[in-house]
Amino acid sequence: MIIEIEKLQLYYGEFQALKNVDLSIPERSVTAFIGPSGCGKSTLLRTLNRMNDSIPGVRIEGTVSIQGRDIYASDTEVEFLRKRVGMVFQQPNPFPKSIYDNVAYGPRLHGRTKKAELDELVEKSLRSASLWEEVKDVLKKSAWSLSGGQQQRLCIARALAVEPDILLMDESTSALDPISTTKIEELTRELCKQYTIVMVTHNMHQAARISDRTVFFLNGEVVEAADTQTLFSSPVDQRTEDYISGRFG
Ligand SMILES: Nc1ncnc2c1ncn2[C@@H]1O[C@H](COP(=O)(O)OP(=O)(O)OP(=O)(O)O)[C@@H](O)[C@H]1O
Repeated sequence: MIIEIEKLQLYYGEFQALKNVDLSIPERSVTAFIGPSGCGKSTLLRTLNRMNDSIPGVRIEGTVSIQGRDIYASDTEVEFLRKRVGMVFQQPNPFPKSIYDNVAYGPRLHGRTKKAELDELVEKSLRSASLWEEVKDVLKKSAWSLSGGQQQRLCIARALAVEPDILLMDESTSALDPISTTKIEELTRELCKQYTIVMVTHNMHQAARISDRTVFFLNGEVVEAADTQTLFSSPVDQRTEDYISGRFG
């Protein structure tokens, strides 16, 4: 298991957003977090690269280990963690820079400056994000000249350029049209051959289509975690059954 979460509690001030979460996430697979709005999906996703750290009043108990290391231990460097664990958000958020400079941004930050090396990395990352063919002749153009779906694939390329092991996707298709969504879903299936992908989706059908494992949350708790086919065809918990059959949420 590449990610091991044990007895995780997360509080925003007085409010407990995650309750006693125990969860293991296997390597090179797609894990989807589903559940009604406000159940803690994004909060849990954000604990995996310590994105909650900067929110005032957040308190965390329990452990989150990635590749066997407790990421909340005092000797864990957040910069190192973020290199291992990339993230793609709901809204595509390319920097106001060229397509090339967006992808080269992370590697440059980590000290890679040789042009030939960067060229190679930019091409490789754009190819991995299924964007190379569309942009190879316009690399110097502003990232903002791309369509929303292309911008999101650019953000995936930017995340891949620092060569992470894990990619977190927080409702990364919910702002996109159906064709762009399908492209990113196909890309996700391709990427999980090499990366561990953890995604939040409010769309159960998307979880059923592309994830290997699904985790159902309710009120900050993990109700059920299972392989996707099992969870959708024969859930163990009545609350999972009610949710996937559309009785609430
Ligand atoms: N920065 C914050 N400060 C205080 N409370 C927060 C903060 N972020 C989230 N919460 C609360 O924590 C709970 C879980 O929120 P979270 O965003 O993780 O849910 P979610 O399942 O991802 O919801 P959605 O599907 O609507 O995005 C909610 O009750 C939310 O209001």
